[in-house]
Amino acid sequence: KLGIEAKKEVDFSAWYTQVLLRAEMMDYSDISGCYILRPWSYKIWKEIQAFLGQRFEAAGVEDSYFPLFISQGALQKEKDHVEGFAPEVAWVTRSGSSELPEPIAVRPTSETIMYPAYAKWINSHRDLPLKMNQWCNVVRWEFKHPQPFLRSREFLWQEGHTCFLTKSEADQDVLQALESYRAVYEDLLAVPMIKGMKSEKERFAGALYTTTVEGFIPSVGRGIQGGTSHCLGQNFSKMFKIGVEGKDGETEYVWQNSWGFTTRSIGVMVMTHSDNSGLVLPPRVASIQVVIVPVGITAKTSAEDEEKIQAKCTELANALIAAGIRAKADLRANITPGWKFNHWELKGVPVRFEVGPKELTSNQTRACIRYSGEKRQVSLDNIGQVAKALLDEIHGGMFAKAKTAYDACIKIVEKWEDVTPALDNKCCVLIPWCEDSTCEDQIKDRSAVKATDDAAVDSRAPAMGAKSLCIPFDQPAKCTEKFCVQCGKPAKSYTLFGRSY
Ligand SMILES: O=C1CCCN[C@@H]1CCCn1cnc2ccccc2c1=O
Repeated sequence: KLGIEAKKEVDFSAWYTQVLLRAEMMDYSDISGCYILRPWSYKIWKEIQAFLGQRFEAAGVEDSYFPLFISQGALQKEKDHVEGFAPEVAWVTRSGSSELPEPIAVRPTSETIMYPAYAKWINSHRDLPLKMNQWCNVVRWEFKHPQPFLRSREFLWQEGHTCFLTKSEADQDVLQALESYRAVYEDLLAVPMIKGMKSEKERFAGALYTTTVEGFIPSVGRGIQGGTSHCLGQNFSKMFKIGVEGKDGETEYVWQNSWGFTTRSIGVMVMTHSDNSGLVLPPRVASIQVVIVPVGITAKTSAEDEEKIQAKCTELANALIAAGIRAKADLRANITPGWKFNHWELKGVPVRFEVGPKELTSNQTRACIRYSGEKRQVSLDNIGQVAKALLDEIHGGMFAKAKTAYDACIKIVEKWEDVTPALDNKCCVLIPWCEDSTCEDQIKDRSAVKATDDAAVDSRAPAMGAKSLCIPFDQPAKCTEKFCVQCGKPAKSYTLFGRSY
């Protein structure tokens, strides 16, 4: 397992898979689009689960587990939202050599499994609010080019499904879930996100409205959806008869939300922070936060000094572990410090401490910071607190670096002729927009013109058209006197458009 040969700025997709494979984040299985999550990435998912799980608990959301399988009848119940997705549904048709009486679907999402049970459990307003979540896998047999974490046929996620008596409670819950998703990205993964509303065309068909956190990958100039939180209105509760007795005997259908966050987030983190030396892990999700490497041991070093250096490394590791830091001393023999440096840089460990003969007396260590390459002399006094502060500083620095890059890619555009040049320059555009679906279709078509010298897009193929990414909650300015950049009708909002995953 060498370093990374592909260059992020030259062959992004080759670079991406090399980083994942050589940092031991994932491996292939014999099913196309299905990947093995190795411990180095599964640890990240566990940190995300702990972070979100703590917030769900605080919000009174209860974890549960529903079956993997859906009957044909149950799935067809909500046919109008499923029909667009039907080609992605995987079906079990036999067990052993005998055909099943009727095919059974593997869950692509769990509304049609959960909501018949909700209808049974919810009868009076005292049964509300009902807030449940499940951590599970789902299967969607996509035909688009699969990519580890970003688009796989099976992925892990959490799906929250909540029920309320009133719309205003549901509206608050939608935003509470969305804020948790923003927090995972920004406070755990150091990845900047923009919160907003999805357009009519991009919204989930079964929803009243869809809110989203949208990321952006400057290296390829494409947006990526980071997580969604839908207000379902009473669409599903009317379909599944989930209601409570009104005061004069009529049924009051509940107001529902559903919100989901997936292992795609790990792919977004890798694309955002990693570089040509390999993975770069945000400190808060790194399996190993500090690695300690003995250095300066040569043929001239006495056996006694070598032992002292190794003992110092172990002592340092233990002091860090005692302070709650995930630290490891790499004392493997017959491996040079240089090889260890490359290995832990490839694995993305945020901090390396070097301990050599000098450190035996200097009471210092040389800290090497992975994301920036900075080297810094650090006193060993109170090293636990010092290291914690350093890890927080690294998180802040990684976030700031990614935020600056994202902001630099957002171009406020008021004239159509500036749209495609911005897209071809690997940017997204924030444009005064009428919010009409027909206009969105035209923007997609008109912006799918030949890429100029955009290395990220195959020059033979036409460039991907721009989709609406979101209508940001934080608007750059008032839009009332503005006109839609594409069709000239009065603009309703500044909307983010871009090529996307
Ligand atoms: O996003 C979320 C968040 C988590 C709960 N589900 C909602 C909506 C899922 C939309 N969806 C997405 N792919 C599908 C694929 C096959 C069948 C149905 C569907 C489907 O309903």
